[in-house]
Amino acid sequence: MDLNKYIFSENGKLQTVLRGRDVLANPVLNKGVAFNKTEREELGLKGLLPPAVLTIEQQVKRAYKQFCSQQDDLGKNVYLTSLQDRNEVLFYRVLSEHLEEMLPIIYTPVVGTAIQKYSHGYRRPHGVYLSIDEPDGIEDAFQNFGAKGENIDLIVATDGEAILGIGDWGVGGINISIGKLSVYTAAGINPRRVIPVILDVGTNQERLLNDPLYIGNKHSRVRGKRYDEFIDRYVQTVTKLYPKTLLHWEDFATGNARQILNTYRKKICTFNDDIQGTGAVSLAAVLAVVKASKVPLREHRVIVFGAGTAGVGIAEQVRDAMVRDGLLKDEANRKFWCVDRQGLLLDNMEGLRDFQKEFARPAAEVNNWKRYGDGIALDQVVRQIHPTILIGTSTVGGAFTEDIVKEMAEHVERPAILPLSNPTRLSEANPEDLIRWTDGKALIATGSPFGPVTYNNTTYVIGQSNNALIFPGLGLGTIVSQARLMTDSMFAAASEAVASMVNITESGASVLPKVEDLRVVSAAVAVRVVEAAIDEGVAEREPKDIIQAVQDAMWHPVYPQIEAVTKAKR
Ligand SMILES: NC(=O)c1ccc[n+]([C@@H]2O[C@H](COP(=O)([O-])OP(=O)(O)OC[C@H]3O[C@@H](n4cnc5c(N)ncnc54)[C@H](O)[C@@H]3O)[C@@H](O)[C@H]2O)c1
Ligand SMILES: O=C(O)C[C@H](O)C(=O)O
Ligand SMILES: [Mg+2]
Repeated sequence: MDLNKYIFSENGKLQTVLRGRDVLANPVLNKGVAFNKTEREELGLKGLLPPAVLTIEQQVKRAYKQFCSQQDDLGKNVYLTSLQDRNEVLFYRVLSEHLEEMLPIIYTPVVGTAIQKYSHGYRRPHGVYLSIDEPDGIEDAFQNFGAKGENIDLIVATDGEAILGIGDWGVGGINISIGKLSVYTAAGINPRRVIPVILDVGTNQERLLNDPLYIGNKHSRVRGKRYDEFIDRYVQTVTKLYPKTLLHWEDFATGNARQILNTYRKKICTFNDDIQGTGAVSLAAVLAVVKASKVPLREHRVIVFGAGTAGVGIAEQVRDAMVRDGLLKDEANRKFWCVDRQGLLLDNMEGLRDFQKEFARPAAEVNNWKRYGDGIALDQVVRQIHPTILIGTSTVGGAFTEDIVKEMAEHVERPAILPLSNPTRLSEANPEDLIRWTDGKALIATGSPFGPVTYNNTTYVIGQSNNALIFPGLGLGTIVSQARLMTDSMFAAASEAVASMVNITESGASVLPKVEDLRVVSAAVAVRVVEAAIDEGVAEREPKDIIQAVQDAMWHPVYPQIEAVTKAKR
């Protein structure tokens, strides 16, 4: 995509100096057989397209049929990716009209499979590939991408080390940056104003290093000073080239995720989706649980199983909400029990990570608890504390067993169970089992999408507690307010906005809005985020009519009129 070759004119038309096959080869300009007679004439397309002119609605029908005729989910992913690379507007139109069905294909869970097969399935590049072996090439790479400074609002970057729960996939990680950006656009972010990035620092996966077809850097992951310098070089370059851009970090391994966030969160407009986006969507689910269970937030007892990036990110935001609900920070910390590989985290354990420490329980408190090995396992913690909320961010599929769930359900009216690990096979439990084991009492939200469950004549809609419900609205609100920083209160506002869109009174209702309502949810989130940014004094732009400003900023998948010009005016 070369943005120097076409520009938006003030009245929303696209103008281009390209002609003929170059137009058809450009996914931003290409409308395929929807180019009308005049455009075909002016853009030099005569004879390059079959004669009939179809409407976008007809193209959507055809594309959907082609999508359905694919053999399997990966085939569907490949089909949609090719469509995205061929005709961007059509791709987003098809996606927006079939969001429930297609989101799991371009995003979680199927994006995970596409990432694993990236080098073998590779067809064409998409985004910006930065190599740690060429740190001097970062600026050139963005220059070659061709976007002008004021034209970029958002960059999603990953180093591919902790993709979903499937680990290190090196250069294939670019597909999570692309997938997240597709979700942003399905929600209303302009796809021409974003860049997906892979920071290729190597991989520690032997399978990739020994694969002759692997197309990433073929060496182990670079760590330490060189890694930090590379990240800093990236940040310095993008903030210089695109001074107003929001930097989104995705799927970094725990240590790097935290360190990067701590280094930059107070300096630039940035956030870590796995820590903060996940925390915010989970808090939204928890706020709905509070309503449904009628147990005040500060009285909940929360187990976090898997105290890594996402798990502790969730604990932090739910804890902060408890503080807003009247508890002191220390009191609120005591409402959490974090269980990791070594069992329940205790304050006398060696090797706790800095961010885990405030949630570690006093060792004295568990002196009389049964231990079956060195540590205190999840089932024992459940037995001892009678949790009201059980969150899974462990990547251990099936970890919430029948025994554990039944034990939990015995002591609380509405056990809230959130198996959040992705993709689907890593979910700590299956909603159908949870409903059966708890006789329909469980309040459930999962990380990957699950269909509704019918049990005893009630249909239970399973909410998807995935940061996808949060980051697009957060991004939109941040862009609309041109926030200098992303503050904690912007995330809290986002959670409250999502929670306010849930009607939990009906039996079987989901604790989160439906993913098909992504656009509506994101607009509502964006409005609250703009308000929070203004209240915090970080907004560079303070629109009078925030609702309208958000609407005006939202992109729609409709073909723009394209004008052939001889020279781009700028
Ligand atoms: N639903 C969402 O929006 C969302 C968001 C972020 C992450 N996630 C999912 O959460 C999972 C974790 O992601 P992360 O980025 O936090 O990874 P992470 O590696 O930072 O955290 C996982 C934690 O689980 C622990 N763990 C592993 N095996 C365990 C075991 N047997 N018992 C107890 N603890 C164990 C690890 O030691 C680690 O601390 C992934 O599957 C990811 O897809 C979901
Ligand atoms: O990507 C997702 O589906 C959510 C989350 O960011 C994850 O890493 O699992
Ligand atoms: Mg992630």
